[in-house]
Amino acid sequence: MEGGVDYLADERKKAEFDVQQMKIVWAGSHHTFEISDRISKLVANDPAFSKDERTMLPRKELFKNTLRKASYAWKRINDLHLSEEEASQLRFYVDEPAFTDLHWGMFIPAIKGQGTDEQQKKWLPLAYKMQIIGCYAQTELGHGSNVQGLETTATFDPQTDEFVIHSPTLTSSKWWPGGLGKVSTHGVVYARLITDGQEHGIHGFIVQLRRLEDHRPLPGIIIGDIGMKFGNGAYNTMDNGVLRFDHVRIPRDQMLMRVSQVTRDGKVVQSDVPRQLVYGTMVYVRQTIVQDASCALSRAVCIATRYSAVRRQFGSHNGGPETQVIDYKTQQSRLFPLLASAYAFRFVGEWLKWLYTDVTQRLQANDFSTLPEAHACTAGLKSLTTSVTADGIEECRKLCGGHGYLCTSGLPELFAVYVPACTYEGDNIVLMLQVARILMKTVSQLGSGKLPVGTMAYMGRIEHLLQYRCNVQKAEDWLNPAIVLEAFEARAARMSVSCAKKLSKFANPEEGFAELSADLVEAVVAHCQLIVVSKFIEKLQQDIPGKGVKQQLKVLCGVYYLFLLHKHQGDFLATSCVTPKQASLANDQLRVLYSQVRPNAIALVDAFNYTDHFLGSILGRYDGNVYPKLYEAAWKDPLNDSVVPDGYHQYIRPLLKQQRSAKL
Ligand SMILES: CCCCCCCCCCCCC/C=C/C(=O)SCCNC(=O)CCNC(=O)[C@H](O)C(C)(C)COP(=O)(O)OP(=O)(O)OC[C@H]1O[C@@H](n2cnc3c(N)ncnc32)[C@H](O)[C@@H]1OP(=O)(O)O
Ligand SMILES: Cc1cc2nc3c(=O)[nH]c(=O)nc-3n(C[C@H](O)[C@H](O)[C@H](O)COP(=O)(O)OP(=O)(O)OC[C@H]3O[C@@H](n4cnc5c(N)ncnc54)[C@H](O)[C@@H]3O)c2cc1C
Repeated sequence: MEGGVDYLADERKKAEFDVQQMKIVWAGSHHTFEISDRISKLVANDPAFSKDERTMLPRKELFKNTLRKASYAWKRINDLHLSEEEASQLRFYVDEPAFTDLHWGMFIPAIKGQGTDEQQKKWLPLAYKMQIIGCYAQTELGHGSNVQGLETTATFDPQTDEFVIHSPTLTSSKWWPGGLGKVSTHGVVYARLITDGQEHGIHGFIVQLRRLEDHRPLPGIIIGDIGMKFGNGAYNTMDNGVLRFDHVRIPRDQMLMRVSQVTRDGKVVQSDVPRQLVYGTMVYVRQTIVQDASCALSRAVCIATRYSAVRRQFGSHNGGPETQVIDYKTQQSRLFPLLASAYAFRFVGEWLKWLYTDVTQRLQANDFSTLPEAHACTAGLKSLTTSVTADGIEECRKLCGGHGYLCTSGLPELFAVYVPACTYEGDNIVLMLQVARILMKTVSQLGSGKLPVGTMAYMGRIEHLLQYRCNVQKAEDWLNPAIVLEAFEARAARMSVSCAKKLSKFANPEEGFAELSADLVEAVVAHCQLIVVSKFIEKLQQDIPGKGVKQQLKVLCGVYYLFLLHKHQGDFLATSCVTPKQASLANDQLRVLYSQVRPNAIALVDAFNYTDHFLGSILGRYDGNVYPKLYEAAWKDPLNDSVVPDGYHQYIRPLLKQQRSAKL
């Protein structure tokens, strides 16, 4: 806390668990807690990282300010000899989208994942020292989702041992890559490989874009920013770019050659790694996006929860204080499921990170068997968590009433920064349809003796799940994790089987898939919700120290799954997984759980350990001192620099004068 009165002190006293221990559970370990706590304070206490005026700056100033911060952050990282983990935490807590996100988050991983050992040895040291700055240039004006539809060409010229990179049409212009517009010196550019007049699909190429001496584009390259994006401040700190190539030549060894190689005489040789590894960087980033979802949602929930405890409306008795809005059951039924979702996404994100690490280790040992599982889980969970988070941030804004609409609440900018997560790294619907294909394939193979594995393993018990009857008889039965898991498994399995049955009636499976795609997406949602619920339940099976910590997590887990059950009652009833009576009992139990969350709500958001700097919200201040700070902030708006606004003499005065003379 920053000193002074703590207006939320009484709320904090109500907590029934050890908040410090919960902070460690949230962080993942003592080690990560220590790093994130130390680095977040380091950033918060450094005025060079202030965010106060970000939403008021014009684009050019905003962007220059981002460059300043990124360069200062890099200096701090080096001066303090920060480890890779600490450096990444520092960039996270600076909390300003910048070219560095793409450099560290996509350019380097693309070279690591798709480059040969030799290529990695050449390029990675330069990138690690930021002697070159890179972006990930895949999407084009005409195609984003359909990667196979990209038009940029990379034609091998055997005479010179080079590739010629070319943008044959307007729609082949690269469009969107972050960091490309004004900063990157290099890009991993995705293009159609052509050798000897033959096409060989999409591959990545390292292309230098700007001269290292004066930052001007290299010959044959047209490059710039694509323009303002949604919201004030927000993602406008990023230079998303446009790029065109006019027969730009690069040496042959700048094609990323882990998946396929082009020989000196122009032959394309496939390695024994699957072609899908060309998409590997996206799998990696989708996994990090699931973790980011819990950060963004927890941040919004922290703001809305603290403010809901400060804000009072109605209900005063005999001149006493009015009711805290957090005590309204409707407020709780909107807020607490989001709080529970933030925790749920944290744990599923932790698990997904483990899965990704495991897959990466297997890939290094040439075991590609778990790649489809990694693709399905990252695609599905990225879609589910980003959709819920984007909607959740907006719900938190509404939960804060009028003040939530002010930029000083932090929520409008958070929403604007966050909402493209539903689109980038794969449009959520497009990715869900990828998972749908895998689900349908799994169902179609059930009779073949091939047992489904990983998160699809429950399908292996299909006979049982199709006959399953839920045996909940009283509300508390819904606290039994085994009962809950079976109900979610049965719902997901039945929805998939129902789609598969309908699909089998189409003579042309592709036509059937297109026709049923909306139903398929619903089946995928059910499958992904099952994964999140099961990973939350698994987390509770671990040894979790600290007074009352596990109990609080049990309550939140219950809120998470019972809220889903309530919201998707239609699915559960239509698939006969629960009866109307059981659905009603679930809702009764949910209300009981809300009342158990209530005294712990403030402590549960304190456990995120966010500094006021990171939250960037007057409504979410740790000390709850909202009104004086809102009042103070209003006067800092540039519009209040003068009492009489610019434009008065030109526009207001003549108007008022005209009305006066009309009256006379
Ligand atoms: C305050 C908080 C702030 C938070 C801030 C967070 C910051 C985080 C940083 C984020 C920065 C954002 C930057 C954004 C970057 C980008 O957006 S980069 C561009 C991303 N583009 C996409 O994601 C494109 C999406 N499209 C695709 O991935 C593919 O085109 C497709 C939809 C998957 C289709 O591909 P296609 O080749 O046509 O294949 P199919 O025929 O459908 O499939 C063939 C087989 O391949 C399997 N498969 C597909 N993808 C993968 C994969 N990635 N990995 C493994 N396997 C894959 C697929 O299942 C098929 O398998 P089989 O059926 O067995 O053959
Ligand atoms: C902020 C931001 C940052 C980005 N950064 C990068 C970057 O660094 N590098 C990069 O290469 N790209 C980047 N992108 C591009 C991003 O990856 C693409 O925009 C994204 O993959 C979606 O593709 P699209 O724009 O082609 O959408 P479209 O596919 O055109 O989507 C339009 C609509 O069509 C629907 N649709 C499309 N295909 C299907 C289908 N088969 N079935 C049903 N519905 C369908 C979608 O659901 C959507 O509703 C960024 C985008 C944004 C917004």
